[in-house]
Amino acid sequence: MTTTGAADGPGRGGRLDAAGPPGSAGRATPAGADTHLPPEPGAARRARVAVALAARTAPWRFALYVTVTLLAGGLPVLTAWLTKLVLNGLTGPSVSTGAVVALAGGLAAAGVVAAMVPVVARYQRAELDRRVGLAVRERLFVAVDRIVGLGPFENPRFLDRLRLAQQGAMLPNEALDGGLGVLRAGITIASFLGVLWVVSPAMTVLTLAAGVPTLLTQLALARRRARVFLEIGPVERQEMFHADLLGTVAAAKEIRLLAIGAHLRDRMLASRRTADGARRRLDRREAATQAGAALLAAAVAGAGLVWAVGAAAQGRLTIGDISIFVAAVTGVQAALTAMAQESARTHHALLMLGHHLAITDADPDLPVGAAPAPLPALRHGIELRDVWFRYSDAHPWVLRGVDLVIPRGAVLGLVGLNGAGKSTLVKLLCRFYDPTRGSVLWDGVDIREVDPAELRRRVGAVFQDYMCYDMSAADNIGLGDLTALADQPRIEAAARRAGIHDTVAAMPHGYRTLLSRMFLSESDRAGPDSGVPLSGGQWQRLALARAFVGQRRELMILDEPSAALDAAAEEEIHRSLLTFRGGTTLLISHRLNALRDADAIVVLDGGRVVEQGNHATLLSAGGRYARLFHAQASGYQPASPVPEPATGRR
Ligand SMILES: Nc1ncnc2c1ncn2[C@@H]1O[C@H](COP(=O)(O)OP(=O)(O)OP(=O)(O)O)[C@@H](O)[C@H]1O
Repeated sequence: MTTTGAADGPGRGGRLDAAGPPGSAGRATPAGADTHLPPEPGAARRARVAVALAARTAPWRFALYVTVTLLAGGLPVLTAWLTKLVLNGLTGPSVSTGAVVALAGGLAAAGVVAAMVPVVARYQRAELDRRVGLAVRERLFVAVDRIVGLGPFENPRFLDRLRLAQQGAMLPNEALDGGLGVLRAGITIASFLGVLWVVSPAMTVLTLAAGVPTLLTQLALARRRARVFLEIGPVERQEMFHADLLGTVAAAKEIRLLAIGAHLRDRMLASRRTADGARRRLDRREAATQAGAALLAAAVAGAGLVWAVGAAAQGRLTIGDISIFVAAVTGVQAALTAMAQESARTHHALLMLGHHLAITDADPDLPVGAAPAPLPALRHGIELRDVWFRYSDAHPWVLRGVDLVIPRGAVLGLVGLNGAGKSTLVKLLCRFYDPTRGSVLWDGVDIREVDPAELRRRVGAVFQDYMCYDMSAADNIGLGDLTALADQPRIEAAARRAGIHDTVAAMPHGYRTLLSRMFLSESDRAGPDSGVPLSGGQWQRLALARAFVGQRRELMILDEPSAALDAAAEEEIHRSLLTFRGGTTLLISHRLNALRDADAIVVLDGGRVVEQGNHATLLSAGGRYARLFHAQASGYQPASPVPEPATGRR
């Protein structure tokens, strides 16, 4: 076991503190940087994606939906025209009864079609929603799964977008529906205007002139609505955050103990009030604008009606003309309003769809070559060579020129105070981030050149913040290697090694027991109380079992694997780790006693390797490790001799 680089003196590190590594001035770091988020795609691309998603996901249903919706645009005019013919037939001199009855039959048929169209359209839309919703979710989470590292997940802008994108599974259909609504209204307007032109060109112009301001104000309002929606998004997410806090079991203990429920509720309601206030101001503005537009439209319609009745009294218009005239004026006005509202909907949906596309179109967060280098079976060791790292240009350096080697087959202990950079080093070993400078080498191969998935198949890890899956015990272990999910002997072997087998076997459904009180598994239906929440230490053992179950793990990383374990369990786990079949282990622990049998111990301080050696040499060196060890050991010494119990006392 060797480590290198501890000779980097504080002098060198001190000189570089401010400037960073040599040659790094002005270098951008990938971690958490916004480079992963591309500029939002243009409206045309968003519209194309919306149409393509629906057309590709359910082509026939999409075609039927479009046809039925556009048909609905022509129906009001057809109905009005037939009504005019029937009325003229009844009041005019030269139309036969048979012809009038036939026209009435046509009118009735148009009525049936008009009644059926919304039903069919609604059904098709609902089915399209389901299918497109599924496709959109899949598309989004395939993109999320493609993210190689952790940077985007620690970037608030990315998280904001991800949340918005998740809420918008129906957005392509909303955009499509809005677009079709605009087309449908366009068809209605064009055909009514044609009809109106025949009756009165002057009225046609007037109706249109009165409708256009309505359209324009509605569009302006739509844009404003979309802007307000975006502005209040963060406030609404804060409200959701507080609402979630108030309802989760994890937070329930502290909220009750600290009596902060009312405080959090006030914060939640304050966010709600802020969002409501913005909406109220928007509603007021909309109401005022819409009232003005409605008054203008009513005035035009009223004037038109007066003119039409006068013209009919003079014999220039028939009763049928008046009926179609009235239908056309109100129809055009209604269609213009609908057009404005549908444009607003489309605009809003396309805007929100931009968040989805920003994620699905994003460049890789970490570069992965098209032809990755093969990852050889580990023969010599893993080396960090002059590794410098910071999470972004705005953050301080976390690792400052770390050189260390983890030889194959050795157990390397890593020690350091809080914030020394130990977990960050682990993230680099798993390639969740790339070093800002320097490299991580696997038998001399830079891990940036290999397939990250292959690297991660070879690395087992229990992180400080390991996961507790609300799944069965078997799933909690089997997720460590999907090939083990159905392999009970492997799962049990891993559980035994982590010292959790007896606990799991004694559970109501053994390994099938659901480790959650969040929902019921199939086997829990008969006894809804059988879901078993585990203790902290038991969860930690399960996490260890999950790391142990992988078959091809060549490097095992354990970041504080015994923090929640009792003393006996800790002893047992460490013995198990130290006999890890020919594997290579990086063991991080604040309990220095746990590391005394490691082949070597590296002390990290301020992002630098400041000491290395085995337990005995480090102790005799009397440096930082020795001071830490003695500080811990003194905690176990009695402060003063324990007095002998007095005899003869009751
Ligand atoms: N995602 C992040 N973005 C920015 N800074 C981070 C991030 N994660 C960690 N840090 C910072 O990096 C430094 C090192 O953190 P790290 O978790 O590596 O320390 P550690 O040695 O594992 O500490 P501990 O013993 O408390 O677990 C800390 O100052 C921390 O604030």
